Amino acid sequence: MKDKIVIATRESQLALWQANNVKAQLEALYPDMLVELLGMTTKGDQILDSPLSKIGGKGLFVKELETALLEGRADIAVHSMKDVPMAFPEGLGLAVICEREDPSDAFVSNTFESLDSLPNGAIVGTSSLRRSCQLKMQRPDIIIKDLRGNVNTRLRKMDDGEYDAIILATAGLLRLEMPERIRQRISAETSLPAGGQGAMGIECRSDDVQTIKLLTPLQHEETAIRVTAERAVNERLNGGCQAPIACFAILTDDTLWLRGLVGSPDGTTMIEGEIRGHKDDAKSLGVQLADDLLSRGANVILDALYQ
Ligand SMILES: NCc1[nH]cc(CCC(=O)O)c1CC(=O)O
Repeated sequence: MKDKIVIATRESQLALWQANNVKAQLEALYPDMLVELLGMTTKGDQILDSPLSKIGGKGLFVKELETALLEGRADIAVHSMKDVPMAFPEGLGLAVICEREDPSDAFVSNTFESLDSLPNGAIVGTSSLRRSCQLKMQRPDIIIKDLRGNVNTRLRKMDDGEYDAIILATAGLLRLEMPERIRQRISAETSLPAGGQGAMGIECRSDDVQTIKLLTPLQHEETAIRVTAERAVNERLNGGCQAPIACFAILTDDTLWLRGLVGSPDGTTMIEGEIRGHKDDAKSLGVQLADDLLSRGANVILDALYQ
């Protein structure tokens, strides 16, 4: 058995929390194994000039974390499933999906209790098209103002008075131990979450059977089924958390209930759909729902965005 696992991680507070959470789970499972973090301040994508990454003679764009995995400087990387693209670089893959935290969006404000109590023309911060199109659908009077940066940066900008309220993922605020920031957990009916929101996934080298085996107990079957269906929607729609796409699955016994929507960024059009089926068909349910949305007009909205 391996005697050490190195976790490559970005150095934002949320990324570090997630890496440390996986570290603690592995240490509890394998008391004799060393688990280390390898922190890196990612400066975006880079071209990896290694034989491993050569596809058709071209260098492959990979994240710095993935370069560390491919070069063997690290064994695993922990991700928010919401941010994980469908395709992985050659040689890497998703090993497990861990138990989901609350997937909802959170209403955060220093002044107001809830979305409903926002006054006319209130300024709400989010850079997510998914969040803004759903908010605008309910409250066309609200002014959406772009808000970027990690969770702490976004909170600081609100505290500085630039926004009446902001929308963040509940899971992130809970992980950063700031539950008091959550004024309202917004229902899925009001703001359908992004595919994978609230779940963590672990990436490693596809041929690293030892590590994959060690990670297996961290897999949470219910979460994995739900997130598989959600990701199939995103894959079919060719979008992720950057697009005005929401998809959210709930599993009851063996039945998966998958809801999805595509909204126009201006909040005037929303194509919504849902599907129910057996959990073993998670992926095909996601594809079917996406096709249904596309056939009813999502294609027009997305084509305008992707062009
Ligand atoms: N896109 C940023 C991001 N990626 C994952 C989370 C939160 C945690 C999660 O969804 O697992 C966040 C912050 C946010 O949306 O407020």
